[in-house]
Amino acid sequence: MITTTTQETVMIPDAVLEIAAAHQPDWSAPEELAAVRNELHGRPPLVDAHSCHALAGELEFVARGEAVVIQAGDCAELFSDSARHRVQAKASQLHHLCETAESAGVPTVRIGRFAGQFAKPRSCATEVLPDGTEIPVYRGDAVNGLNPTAEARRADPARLLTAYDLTATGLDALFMRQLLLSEGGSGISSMLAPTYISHEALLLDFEHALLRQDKARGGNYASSAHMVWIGERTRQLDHAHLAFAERITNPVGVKIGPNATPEELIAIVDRLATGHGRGRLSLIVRMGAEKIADRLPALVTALGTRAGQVTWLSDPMHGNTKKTTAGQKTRVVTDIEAEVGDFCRILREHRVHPGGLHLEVSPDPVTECVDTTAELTGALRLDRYESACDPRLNPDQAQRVVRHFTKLL
Ligand SMILES: O=C[C@H](O)[C@H](O)COP(=O)(O)O
Ligand SMILES: C=C(OP(=O)(O)O)C(=O)O
Ligand SMILES: [Mn+2]
Repeated sequence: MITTTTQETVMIPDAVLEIAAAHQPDWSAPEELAAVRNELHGRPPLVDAHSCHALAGELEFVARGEAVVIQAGDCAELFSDSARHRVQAKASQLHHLCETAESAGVPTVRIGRFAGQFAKPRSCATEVLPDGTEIPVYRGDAVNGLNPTAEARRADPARLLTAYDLTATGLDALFMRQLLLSEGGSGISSMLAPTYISHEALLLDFEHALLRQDKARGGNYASSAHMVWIGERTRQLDHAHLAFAERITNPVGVKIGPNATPEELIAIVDRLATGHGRGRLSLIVRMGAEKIADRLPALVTALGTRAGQVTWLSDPMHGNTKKTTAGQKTRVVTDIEAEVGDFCRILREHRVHPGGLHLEVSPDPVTECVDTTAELTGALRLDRYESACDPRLNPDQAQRVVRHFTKLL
């Protein structure tokens, strides 16, 4: 048990860290990790509980069918891409995506997948270099470095402190952006809508060290972001990530892949949504264009009236990853649109509101995703490929997906 150092901090229930947790780094420096956890534990909260509840309040409108969420940003943020001006560029892109939806008359809730999206679950623990050397895989800048060397790939607990510092920088950047826009007196209320931040709550050492007391509601909240989500690879019912989500008062998301069972989904909704407001839980469906029509209807039916207690978001990225013949990961915009289309249709058929999009996007004109399947043939090389993990939509492609979604509402 870690001792408390300020009035704001809480005792960390070590028992939760002792439940099985998937995709945790092998920090291999326990004393260093303990010191970092202590240091984080004594730092101020990154976000306050009040703004987390404000987001939950906005998400209630979404659950009621009166607004939509646009949650968008990097797959894996790099520390080197997290300076103030870069966070502002990411926020501006999100703003433009929301404007597109709002110009169609749909109020939006804007949630960045940035200012803290620094950790990744991976398919394989190691990667083999062209010379045959096997090194640990990149797990996000909060864990190790992207550079393909054994030294860079060592899981370094000190990176958790940098993740904290850069999240604080990102929040300052968002605050400054808001201030400048309000002083500019644009008079356009949508310009002044708050930008909330979110990330996958993957690294339990980090998230636990940043638990803080929620004085308004009692219990604890995650002070690392306004909203956190639990990934498809860490949402096992008997594992630590869901137990963590259960004990925080923030809005939370859970990714729902094609193999989720009705029993799992019912348990997730019962554990995370029951007893909370309707804005508490977002189910982020990421089944892939080929599987969604086959898998989603049974899940919505099984939930019955519980389906209306939650917010439903479509992540049309993670079920649609393909590889080019040259071995680059990519996604096809028409697949993404097809999944969004089926998502909206299926939910509507069940009288449930399609509550929004969860997208991986870049504010730069990258060429990581392609527009059509036809482009995948031959020796295609995606030349502007800057993502540290998954392929992101460039600004034009992202706009196209949002327009497609809003037309279906
Ligand atoms: O972003 C999601 C996952 O971390 C990512 O898709 C895993 O990628 P990988 O299959 O290359 O490990
Ligand atoms: C890891 C991710 O996705 P999923 O959990 O849906 O695979 C992600 O959102 O980057
Ligand atoms: Mn991703």
